[in-house]
Amino acid sequence: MFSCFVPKRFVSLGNYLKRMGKRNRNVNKFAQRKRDRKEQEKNPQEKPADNRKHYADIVRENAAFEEYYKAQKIVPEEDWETFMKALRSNLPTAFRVTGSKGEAAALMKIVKSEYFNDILNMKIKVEDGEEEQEVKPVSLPWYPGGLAWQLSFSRTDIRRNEALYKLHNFLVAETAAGGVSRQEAVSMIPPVVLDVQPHHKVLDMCAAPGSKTAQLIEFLHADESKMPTGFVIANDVDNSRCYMLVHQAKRLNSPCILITNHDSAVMPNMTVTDPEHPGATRQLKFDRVLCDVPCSGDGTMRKNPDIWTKWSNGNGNNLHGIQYRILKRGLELLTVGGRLVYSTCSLNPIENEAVVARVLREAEGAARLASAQDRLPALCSQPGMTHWRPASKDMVFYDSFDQVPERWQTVVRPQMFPPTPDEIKTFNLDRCIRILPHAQDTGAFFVAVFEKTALLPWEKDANPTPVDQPKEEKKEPPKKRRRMGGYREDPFVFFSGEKEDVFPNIKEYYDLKDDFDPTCLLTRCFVGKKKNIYLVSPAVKDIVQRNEANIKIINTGVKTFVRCDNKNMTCPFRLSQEGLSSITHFVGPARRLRILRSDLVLVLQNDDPSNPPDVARFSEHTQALVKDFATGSCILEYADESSELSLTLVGWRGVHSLRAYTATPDTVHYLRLLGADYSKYDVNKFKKASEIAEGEAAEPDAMETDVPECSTEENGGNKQDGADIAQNGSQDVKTES
Ligand SMILES: C[S@@+](CC[C@H](N)C(=O)[O-])C[C@H]1O[C@@H](n2cnc3c(N)ncnc32)[C@H](O)[C@@H]1O
Repeated sequence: MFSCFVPKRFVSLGNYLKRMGKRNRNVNKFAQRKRDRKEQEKNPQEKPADNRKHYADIVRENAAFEEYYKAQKIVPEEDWETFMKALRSNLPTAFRVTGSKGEAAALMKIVKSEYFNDILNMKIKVEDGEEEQEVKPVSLPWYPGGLAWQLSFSRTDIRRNEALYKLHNFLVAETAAGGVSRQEAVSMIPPVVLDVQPHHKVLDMCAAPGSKTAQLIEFLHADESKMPTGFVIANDVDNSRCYMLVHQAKRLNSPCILITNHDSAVMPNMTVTDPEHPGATRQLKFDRVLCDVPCSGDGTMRKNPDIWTKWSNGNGNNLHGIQYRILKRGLELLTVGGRLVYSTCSLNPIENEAVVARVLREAEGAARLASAQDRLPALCSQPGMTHWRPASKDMVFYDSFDQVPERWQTVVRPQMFPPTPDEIKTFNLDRCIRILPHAQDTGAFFVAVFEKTALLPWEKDANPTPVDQPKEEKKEPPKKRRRMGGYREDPFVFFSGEKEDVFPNIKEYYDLKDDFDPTCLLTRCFVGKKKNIYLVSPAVKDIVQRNEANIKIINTGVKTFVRCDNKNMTCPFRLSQEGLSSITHFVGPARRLRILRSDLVLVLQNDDPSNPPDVARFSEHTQALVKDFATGSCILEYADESSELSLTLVGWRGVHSLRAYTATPDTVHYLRLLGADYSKYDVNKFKKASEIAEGEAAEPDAMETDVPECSTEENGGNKQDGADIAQNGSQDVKTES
């Protein structure tokens, strides 16, 4: 029974069910299409109405779903209607504020004062309701640092309400700049309970699209003063979804992430250098493993209403096997003393407790459940179940395997049945948690936390104490990469050391400290001019070099230097904003400029690449700094004495000018943090649309404009490098050289 607060809207929506059914049945498709066309004309930037119409048309009912979960007693009987009402309503929007501590604190302050204050007493009409509702931002009490928030509106509500256009612009721009991550509230739970520390070796077995990977990386980088010694391997079986992880990794700028493409149920072993015996290797075991497994997803019905039309209990039965194999492999790869989180966005005990119980049974005490609730103060959840009833697709329920007819015995498996009374005592399934949608107005979710206390019964010690192991010479990376099942990625070619052709010049120009290890730099080609130079942490380098032949590595490394053959710069490489936070600690004073707030605002507000601000327009302080400062790429620094906010940007000292090398979303992000005017980027698309309708000429929407590519010789001529160059960065040197 819930002791938690149940949002009023679920209890008071008396005729909701009837209304939904009626509305959906009676919808006049021609009239609807006409309405959508009109709407589209009014809001040309909105996606075509097809999706919305499609979702609105879905009748959020499924009799089999109700029958199945009533039989499982997933919700106390008296809460059933409230549970169903919540499931039928759209999912509220949730987001986290991310980034460095100082930036996150500053952004949080701005969110509260500029956005939440505005909407606190606002009431708007939501898509699936008739009455107006309050917006009410709520801080998720269990999320560390108070950085996660939930609003009572769905994404669509926010996108379609003019009153919320500033908030919508904020979410879009800050998501692109990495200041905010939009993520379903319950999906934020697994990384929190996994308890990742900067020294941990972490494996995310089913990682795409990567919202939890992003959190893992954030926790890994909790100590901003140094590069973490740990790392995250983010894996997914789906090759195309791996590129979503590449995109996610790019936003996070971490040199400690490696993206791989394997079936995690048979994830290959990897070797690493043995830190205690540097000549030797050992099998890589992880301190933390996340198994956010593929599932039927019925916990996401509020966000993905089409699940209502497709749901069948057969899906859960079919997924149980792969979920079990992934969890089992995860436990094998976990070090003794390590922690593993198993999670699904499904309500079904066959995909949840039955998988957990099956593995506990086989582990014979070598793995145990820890409380998933302990680290989640004020999160309202149900304890894991100890009893459930497997069912075949024809909705016949069974209490024991001997009741299952032969034709269903390959689908309803003996291991899917609930634990025996003796097992119930030792398994502690009540330490798992199930989050139900009506408890805190979220999606539904399941989480189990495992601790490995000994080797698994079938596991041999992968790393026995070495007895005079022969010294192994470090292997050269293979010249040509082996192809695995159609897998083809550019090679990872590491710098050989201080003498690597381009390095002495880079080291001298950027005044790099001696403790910078050039062998952590790499390119993605064997021959030809080096274009982009990437940086990885020493631990990631070791994994790539030792396992490249056996592991499908999709991506690693953060872009740190970019070729820029400019006659005003004595080094052919400029800095890249992506790699700046990793390299900045090593760059000496010769390429750093600590400028004043007003000067930083001046460079950021300049959106004419052919006319960067002349040095004469800067403060005397900055003019004195740049007087004898060599032209070319540099770091612009700013620190606010009164807060923890410090900003580090890639800049360019031109012959007569100074400018920043930032993409538009980053520019908006920094201007916002500096409290400066960014109104030209904060377009009210509703107003603009009506101006267009009235025939007025409208400027392009700065917020949505693609970042221009860097194509001039002066800027390095790297087409593929457009992402970190924008209005502030493009053609400065052209006008000056
Ligand atoms: C629930 S989603 C993961 C969501 C992700 N953890 C996040 O937070 O963004 C499940 C993922 O598992 C992947 N997957 C399915 N079967 C897999 C397998 N055998 N091995 C690895 N990944 C698998 C799917 O491609 C899908 O991306």
